[in-house]
Amino acid sequence: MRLSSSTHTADSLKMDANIVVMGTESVGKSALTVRLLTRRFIGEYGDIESIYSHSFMVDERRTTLNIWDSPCSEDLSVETSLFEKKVQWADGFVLVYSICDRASFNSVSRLIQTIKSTKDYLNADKAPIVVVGNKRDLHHRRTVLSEEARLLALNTGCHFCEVSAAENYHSVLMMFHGLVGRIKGAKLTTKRPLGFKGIVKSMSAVFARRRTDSF
Ligand SMILES: Nc1nc2c(ncn2[C@@H]2O[C@H](COP(=O)(O)OP(=O)(O)OP(=O)(O)O)[C@@H](O)[C@H]2O)c(=O)[nH]1
Repeated sequence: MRLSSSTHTADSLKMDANIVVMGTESVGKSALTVRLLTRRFIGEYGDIESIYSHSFMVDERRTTLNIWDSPCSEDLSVETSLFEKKVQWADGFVLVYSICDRASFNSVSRLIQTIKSTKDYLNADKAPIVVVGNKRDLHHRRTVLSEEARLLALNTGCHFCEVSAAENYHSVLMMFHGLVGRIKGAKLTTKRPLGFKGIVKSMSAVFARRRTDSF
Protein backbone atom coordinates (compact mmCIF):
# COMPACT_ATOMS: atom_id res chain seq x y z
CA MET A 1 0.00 0.00 0.00
CA ARG A 2 1.32 3.47 -0.93
CA LEU A 3 0.94 6.12 1.75
CA SER A 4 0.84 9.81 0.93
CA SER A 5 4.14 11.40 1.82
CA SER A 6 2.60 14.52 3.39
CA THR A 7 -0.64 16.27 4.20
CA HIS A 8 0.14 18.67 1.41
CA THR A 9 0.17 15.79 -1.10
CA ALA A 10 -3.09 14.44 0.27
CA ASP A 11 -4.70 17.89 0.13
CA SER A 12 -3.60 18.48 -3.43
CA LEU A 13 -5.40 15.28 -4.38
CA LYS A 14 -8.68 16.52 -2.92
CA MET A 15 -11.13 19.03 -4.23
CA ASP A 16 -14.30 20.43 -2.68
CA ALA A 17 -16.82 22.34 -4.75
CA ASN A 18 -20.16 23.94 -3.96
CA ILE A 19 -22.76 23.65 -6.68
CA VAL A 20 -26.18 25.30 -6.82
CA VAL A 21 -28.93 23.81 -8.99
CA MET A 22 -31.38 26.48 -10.17
CA GLY A 23 -34.33 26.81 -12.54
CA THR A 24 -38.08 27.31 -12.60
CA GLU A 25 -40.68 24.96 -11.18
CA SER A 26 -40.75 21.30 -12.23
CA VAL A 27 -37.88 21.43 -14.71
CA GLY A 28 -36.22 18.49 -12.97
CA LYS A 29 -33.71 20.04 -10.56
CA SER A 30 -34.31 17.40 -7.88
CA ALA A 31 -34.53 14.62 -10.47
CA LEU A 32 -31.03 15.53 -11.77
CA THR A 33 -29.58 15.80 -8.27
CA VAL A 34 -31.11 12.51 -7.13
CA ARG A 35 -29.94 10.81 -10.35
CA LEU A 36 -26.36 11.81 -9.60
CA LEU A 37 -26.56 10.77 -5.96
CA THR A 38 -28.43 7.47 -6.30
CA ARG A 39 -28.26 6.67 -10.06
CA ARG A 40 -32.05 6.35 -9.88
CA PHE A 41 -35.06 8.21 -11.26
CA ILE A 42 -37.85 7.93 -8.73
CA GLY A 43 -40.47 10.08 -10.49
CA GLU A 44 -41.75 12.28 -7.67
CA TYR A 45 -39.68 14.53 -5.47
CA GLY A 46 -40.73 16.58 -2.46
CA ASP A 47 -40.20 20.30 -2.04
CA ILE A 48 -37.31 19.85 0.36
CA GLU A 49 -34.50 22.36 0.34
CA SER A 50 -31.27 20.45 0.95
CA ILE A 51 -27.53 20.50 0.54
CA TYR A 52 -26.32 17.04 -0.45
CA SER A 53 -22.75 15.83 -0.36
CA HIS A 54 -21.38 13.50 -3.02
CA SER A 55 -17.82 12.24 -3.53
CA PHE A 56 -16.19 10.63 -6.55
CA MET A 57 -12.79 10.29 -8.18
CA VAL A 58 -11.85 12.53 -11.13
CA ASP A 59 -8.30 12.17 -12.58
CA GLU A 60 -7.14 10.39 -9.40
CA ARG A 61 -8.42 13.26 -7.33
CA ARG A 62 -11.17 12.77 -4.74
CA THR A 63 -13.79 15.36 -5.51
CA THR A 64 -16.55 16.20 -3.06
CA LEU A 65 -19.51 18.12 -4.36
CA ASN A 66 -21.88 19.94 -2.03
CA ILE A 67 -25.03 20.31 -4.09
CA TRP A 68 -27.70 22.83 -3.06
CA ASP A 69 -31.06 21.79 -4.50
CA SER A 70 -34.00 24.04 -3.78
CA PRO A 71 -37.60 24.48 -4.97
CA CYS A 72 -37.85 27.20 -7.60
CA SER A 73 -39.65 29.94 -5.66
CA GLU A 74 -36.62 31.80 -4.32
CA ASP A 75 -34.51 31.38 -7.44
CA LEU A 76 -36.70 33.67 -9.44
CA SER A 77 -36.92 36.44 -6.88
CA VAL A 78 -33.32 37.29 -7.61
CA GLU A 79 -33.41 40.28 -5.30
CA THR A 80 -33.66 38.18 -2.15
CA SER A 81 -30.77 37.81 0.22
CA LEU A 82 -31.09 34.01 -0.01
CA PHE A 83 -30.43 34.21 -3.72
CA GLU A 84 -27.42 36.42 -3.07
CA LYS A 85 -26.20 33.99 -0.40
CA LYS A 86 -26.52 31.03 -2.77
CA VAL A 87 -24.62 32.79 -5.52
CA GLN A 88 -21.80 33.76 -3.17
CA TRP A 89 -21.62 30.24 -1.70
CA ALA A 90 -21.46 28.51 -5.08
CA ASP A 91 -18.32 27.64 -7.03
CA GLY A 92 -20.44 26.42 -9.92
CA PHE A 93 -24.01 26.53 -11.22
CA VAL A 94 -26.34 24.06 -12.90
CA LEU A 95 -29.07 26.13 -14.58
CA VAL A 96 -31.90 23.85 -15.62
CA TYR A 97 -34.75 24.37 -18.07
CA SER A 98 -37.14 21.89 -19.62
CA ILE A 99 -36.92 21.50 -23.41
CA CYS A 100 -40.77 21.57 -23.39
CA ASP A 101 -41.07 24.83 -21.46
CA ARG A 102 -39.97 28.05 -23.12
CA ALA A 103 -40.57 30.19 -20.04
CA SER A 104 -38.10 28.04 -18.12
CA PHE A 105 -35.49 28.65 -20.84
CA ASN A 106 -36.06 32.43 -20.72
CA SER A 107 -35.55 32.37 -17.00
CA VAL A 108 -32.17 30.59 -17.39
CA SER A 109 -31.05 33.40 -19.63
CA ARG A 110 -31.96 35.94 -16.89
CA LEU A 111 -30.23 33.84 -14.24
CA ILE A 112 -26.97 33.86 -16.22
CA GLN A 113 -26.99 37.65 -16.38
CA THR A 114 -27.69 37.98 -12.67
CA ILE A 115 -25.03 35.46 -11.64
CA LYS A 116 -22.45 37.07 -13.87
CA SER A 117 -23.20 40.51 -12.51
CA THR A 118 -22.89 39.20 -8.94
CA LYS A 119 -19.73 37.11 -9.40
CA ASP A 120 -16.62 38.49 -11.01
CA TYR A 121 -15.09 35.72 -13.12
CA LEU A 122 -11.64 36.41 -14.46
CA ASN A 123 -12.11 33.93 -17.25
CA ALA A 124 -15.54 35.10 -18.43
CA ASP A 125 -15.35 32.89 -21.54
CA LYS A 126 -15.37 29.80 -19.36
CA ALA A 127 -17.72 30.60 -16.49
CA PRO A 128 -18.39 27.62 -14.19
CA ILE A 129 -22.00 27.55 -15.33
CA VAL A 130 -23.70 24.75 -17.21
CA VAL A 131 -27.00 25.34 -19.01
CA VAL A 132 -28.94 22.09 -18.90
CA GLY A 133 -31.89 21.30 -21.16
CA ASN A 134 -33.67 18.52 -19.27
CA LYS A 135 -36.46 16.10 -20.31
CA ARG A 136 -34.80 15.21 -23.59
CA ASP A 137 -36.94 12.05 -23.67
CA LEU A 138 -39.97 14.32 -24.31
CA HIS A 139 -38.58 15.51 -27.68
CA HIS A 140 -42.04 15.21 -29.32
CA ARG A 141 -43.14 18.08 -27.01
CA ARG A 142 -40.04 20.18 -27.56
CA THR A 143 -40.48 23.99 -27.68
CA VAL A 144 -36.82 24.98 -27.19
CA LEU A 145 -34.37 24.04 -29.95
CA SER A 146 -30.93 22.78 -28.91
CA GLU A 147 -29.38 25.37 -31.26
CA GLU A 148 -30.97 28.26 -29.32
CA ALA A 149 -29.59 26.99 -26.04
CA ARG A 150 -26.18 26.27 -27.58
CA LEU A 151 -26.06 29.83 -28.91
CA LEU A 152 -27.04 31.26 -25.51
CA ALA A 153 -24.25 29.24 -23.87
CA LEU A 154 -21.73 30.29 -26.53
CA ASN A 155 -22.59 33.98 -26.16
CA THR A 156 -22.38 33.91 -22.39
CA GLY A 157 -19.31 31.66 -21.97
CA CYS A 158 -21.29 28.84 -20.37
CA HIS A 159 -21.28 25.13 -21.09
CA PHE A 160 -24.41 23.52 -22.55
CA CYS A 161 -25.87 20.04 -22.65
CA GLU A 162 -29.19 18.30 -23.05
CA VAL A 163 -30.03 15.38 -20.79
CA SER A 164 -32.87 13.25 -19.57
CA ALA A 165 -32.89 12.66 -15.84
CA ALA A 166 -35.60 10.10 -16.51
CA GLU A 167 -33.69 8.02 -19.04
CA ASN A 168 -29.97 8.44 -18.71
CA TYR A 169 -27.64 8.39 -15.71
CA HIS A 170 -24.42 8.66 -17.73
CA SER A 171 -25.22 12.00 -19.38
CA VAL A 172 -26.16 13.46 -15.98
CA LEU A 173 -22.85 12.23 -14.54
CA MET A 174 -20.92 13.71 -17.49
CA MET A 175 -22.71 17.04 -17.03
CA PHE A 176 -21.58 17.28 -13.38
CA HIS A 177 -18.04 16.11 -14.29
CA GLY A 178 -17.83 18.77 -17.01
CA LEU A 179 -18.84 21.42 -14.48
CA VAL A 180 -16.15 20.22 -12.04
CA GLY A 181 -13.57 20.74 -14.82
CA ARG A 182 -14.76 24.30 -15.33
CA ILE A 183 -14.74 24.99 -11.60
CA LYS A 184 -11.11 23.84 -11.46
CA GLY A 185 -10.27 26.24 -14.29
CA ALA A 186 -12.14 29.10 -12.64
CA LYS A 187 -10.38 28.48 -9.30
CA LEU A 188 -7.00 28.60 -10.99
CA THR A 189 -7.74 31.96 -12.56
CA THR A 190 -9.01 33.56 -9.34
CA LYS A 191 -6.72 36.43 -8.35
CA ARG A 192 -5.11 35.84 -4.96
CA PRO A 193 -2.93 38.36 -3.12
CA LEU A 194 0.70 37.30 -3.56
CA GLY A 195 2.49 36.15 -0.41
CA PHE A 196 6.25 36.59 0.06
CA LYS A 197 6.99 33.31 -1.79
CA GLY A 198 4.67 34.39 -4.60
CA ILE A 199 6.49 37.72 -4.97
CA VAL A 200 9.89 35.95 -5.10
CA LYS A 201 8.54 33.51 -7.70
CA SER A 202 7.12 36.32 -9.86
CA MET A 203 10.38 38.28 -9.70
CA SER A 204 12.40 35.18 -10.64
CA ALA A 205 10.03 34.60 -13.54
CA VAL A 206 10.54 38.17 -14.78
CA PHE A 207 14.35 37.91 -14.51
CA ALA A 208 14.37 34.48 -16.15
CA ARG A 209 12.32 35.92 -19.04
CA ARG A 210 14.71 38.88 -19.39
CA ARG A 211 17.67 36.47 -19.55
CA THR A 212 16.02 34.42 -22.30
CA ASP A 213 14.89 37.55 -24.18
CA SER A 214 18.47 38.76 -24.41
CA PHE A 215 19.57 35.70 -26.48
N1 LIG B 1 -40.22 12.88 -18.75
C1 LIG B 1 -39.39 13.40 -17.86
N2 LIG B 1 -39.86 13.86 -16.69
C2 LIG B 1 -38.98 14.38 -15.79
C3 LIG B 1 -37.58 14.46 -16.06
N3 LIG B 1 -36.99 15.04 -15.00
C4 LIG B 1 -37.95 15.31 -14.11
N4 LIG B 1 -39.15 14.91 -14.59
C5 LIG B 1 -40.46 15.02 -13.94
O1 LIG B 1 -40.76 16.40 -13.77
C6 LIG B 1 -41.43 16.62 -12.54
C7 LIG B 1 -40.68 17.65 -11.71
O2 LIG B 1 -39.42 17.12 -11.35
P1 LIG B 1 -38.60 17.71 -10.11
O3 LIG B 1 -37.28 17.07 -10.10
O4 LIG B 1 -39.42 17.67 -8.87
O5 LIG B 1 -38.49 19.23 -10.58
P2 LIG B 1 -37.92 20.48 -9.73
O6 LIG B 1 -37.33 21.39 -10.72
O7 LIG B 1 -37.03 19.99 -8.63
O8 LIG B 1 -39.27 21.08 -9.17
P3 LIG B 1 -39.46 22.15 -7.95
O9 LIG B 1 -38.70 21.61 -6.76
O10 LIG B 1 -40.93 22.18 -7.73
O11 LIG B 1 -38.95 23.46 -8.40
C8 LIG B 1 -41.54 15.25 -11.85
O12 LIG B 1 -42.81 14.72 -12.11
C9 LIG B 1 -40.46 14.42 -12.52
O13 LIG B 1 -40.80 13.05 -12.54
C10 LIG B 1 -37.11 13.96 -17.32
O14 LIG B 1 -35.92 13.98 -17.66
N5 LIG B 1 -38.06 13.46 -18.19
